[in-house]
Amino acid sequence: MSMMDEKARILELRKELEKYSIEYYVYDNPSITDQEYDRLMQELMALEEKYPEMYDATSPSQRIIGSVLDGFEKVTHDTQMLSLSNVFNKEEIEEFVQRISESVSNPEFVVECKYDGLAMALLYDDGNFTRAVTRGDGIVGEDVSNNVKTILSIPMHIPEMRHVEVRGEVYMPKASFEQLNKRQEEKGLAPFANPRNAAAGSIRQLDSSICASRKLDAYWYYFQNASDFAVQTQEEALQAMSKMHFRTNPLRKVCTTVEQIWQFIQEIQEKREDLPYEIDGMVIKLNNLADQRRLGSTAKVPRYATAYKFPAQEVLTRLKDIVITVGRTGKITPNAVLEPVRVAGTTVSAAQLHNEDMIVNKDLRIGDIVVVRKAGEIIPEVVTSVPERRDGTQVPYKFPTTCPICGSHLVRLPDEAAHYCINQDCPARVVESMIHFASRDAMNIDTLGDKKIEQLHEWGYLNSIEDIYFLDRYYDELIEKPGYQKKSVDKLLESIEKSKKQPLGVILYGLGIRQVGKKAAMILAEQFGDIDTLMHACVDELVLIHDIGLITASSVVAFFKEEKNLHLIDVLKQAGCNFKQEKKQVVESRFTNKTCVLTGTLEHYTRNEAKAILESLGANVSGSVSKKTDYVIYGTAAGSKLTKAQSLGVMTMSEEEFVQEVENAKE
Ligand SMILES: NC(=O)c1ccc[n+]([C@@H]2O[C@H](COP(=O)([O-])OP(=O)(O)OC[C@H]3O[C@@H](n4cnc5c(N)ncnc54)[C@H](O)[C@@H]3O)[C@@H](O)[C@H]2O)c1
Ligand SMILES: [Zn+2]
Repeated sequence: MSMMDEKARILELRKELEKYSIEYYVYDNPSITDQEYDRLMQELMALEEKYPEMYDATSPSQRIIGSVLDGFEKVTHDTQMLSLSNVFNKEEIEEFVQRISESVSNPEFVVECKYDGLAMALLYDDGNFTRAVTRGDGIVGEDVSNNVKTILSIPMHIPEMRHVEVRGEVYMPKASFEQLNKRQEEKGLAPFANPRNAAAGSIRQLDSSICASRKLDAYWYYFQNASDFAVQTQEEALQAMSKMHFRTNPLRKVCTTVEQIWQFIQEIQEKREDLPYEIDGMVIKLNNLADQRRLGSTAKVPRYATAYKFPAQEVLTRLKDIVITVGRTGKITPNAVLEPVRVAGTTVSAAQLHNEDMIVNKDLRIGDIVVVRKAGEIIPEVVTSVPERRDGTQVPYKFPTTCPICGSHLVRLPDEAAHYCINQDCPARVVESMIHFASRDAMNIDTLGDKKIEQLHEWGYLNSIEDIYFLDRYYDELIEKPGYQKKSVDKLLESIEKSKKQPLGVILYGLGIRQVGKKAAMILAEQFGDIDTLMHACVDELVLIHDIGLITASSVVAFFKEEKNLHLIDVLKQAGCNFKQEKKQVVESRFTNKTCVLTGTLEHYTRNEAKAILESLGANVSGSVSKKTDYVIYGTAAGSKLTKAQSLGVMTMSEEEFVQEVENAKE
């Protein structure tokens, strides 16, 4: 953004935030979430800091926006009722503590819950309740005494004759909120968006019997005229208020270090769901009241306290676009491009959408406001669209019918949700397969990263895996290329050369045979020892191997049937790739090179374990009994296989005997 654009943005943000504030405070009917509001406010504050000449005392960042409605008497507060600055992570808490430490030595803090309700001041004289006043715009509030009196935990008489003003939060307990919305529903009325708005709406009822029916409650956290009493800290103030019968929350802690503060925040955050009231964060306050007064406040917020806002688990943001990527197998993945947003502590700007069905089921349209959350706290996920937030410009997404890279028609197999580009020469697939081949888990050619492969492909040097091993032919050209020099090309070729030594299991994985992951590749390599033997194995032979299933076996066989793959292996061999691996050492035993059949129900091992053990002892495990069978090992309820073995004169062995043999072989 240019300077002019940024300045224009400041004006735009001020207007927007003002509008949202009125919806929120005056009408208790927000049209955006608090997170969205906070995000816009952060943006405004950052821009205002950059352009101090744009200062405006009426900016939403500088003033408390509240409401003073007709129908209630207006009351000017003795001292202004402030808002709080916000922090969103541990680093910002550290900065806050650091700033305080610059003017206060060894500061102590009280960490309290931040209730999601509305701020209220209570006034008492001669031991009697006199009035309750909302925060309003911080300077002038509304006298809502009649409604506040319906909150039963608020004392009408206190054991203190002097003038007392306490401040705190009126909120709607979760249980009251649920009851209220149930009643709304029964009456066919719209439900309240959240307890905060419901509480604020209740306090503003002109008929106090309505407020009474809403069952509000309150916590008191600020002793306004504490200096009239011998109270020196926030913690003492809370205790003094409690003695005067004001409801204070015992869920608080005096802390001296950032670590302690952070740990307490984590502790409460874990309990948050189970608390009977909503909290949207924690408030960190300097404990010493004299120090508080010394630090003072800005027009809007105190300098001695700040509010840590919990990271949202689910947030709203805009779906800017859907882009398609093509994987190594040709699989098409749609990806959401999101307006960057903070979710559970990190900024998210993209999420996988997996396939067409997902887009259709969630009714995602480009331009939509969508709900984003982090699945398992890690992977960002688009939960759903918010159709109410559409403005008519969003149209249903049309899944492409052709590959965005090579243009060939996409195929969707009957039982699969994914689309595939089945063009084996699709540049996207070729590049992805080279990236996989060179990756750390495969051939580990560390100087040949994703970006480099893409670039070398663009320049025409890499069009297939085999090209990697012939890059040296272009040495003279490469050292002249931008970003390359003699030294880096030497290094690149060196690590390519080194990769040739990788054992069979690694290169097998690198070749990207479908269904063959790292583990399966290693098992196959250990079993066969070299690629030629593996290449000639049939499905029946492969499924005998422990941990190799029918799907993997079929995929391996299919891979080695393709002319193109055989050619690739041939060229790689000529280039000097290893393709060998030491076979897994088998323990010599009476089963070595013998064919064994397992039958019946085993008790000591599972069938798979027994099979693996036999294999490790050098046996071939077969599924059927014939004259060639050497041993039939039987458990309980063995049937036809055992009878057949007996009739063929094949050696049989009970499970117990087998266990004994295994023990012997181990020694
Ligand atoms: N969704 C919207 O359209 C919209 C619009 C305007 C404001 N908002 C929300 O309201 C916030 C601004 O409201 P705000 O000015 O009341 O500030 P705030 O809610 O961020 O923090 C200040 C308030 O916290 C309350 N609080 C709760 N527990 C407290 C405790 N233990 N100690 C001290 N204070 C405590 C007090 O009422 C205090 O006034 C925004 O950050 C946003 O989340 C949303
Ligand atoms: Zn393609």
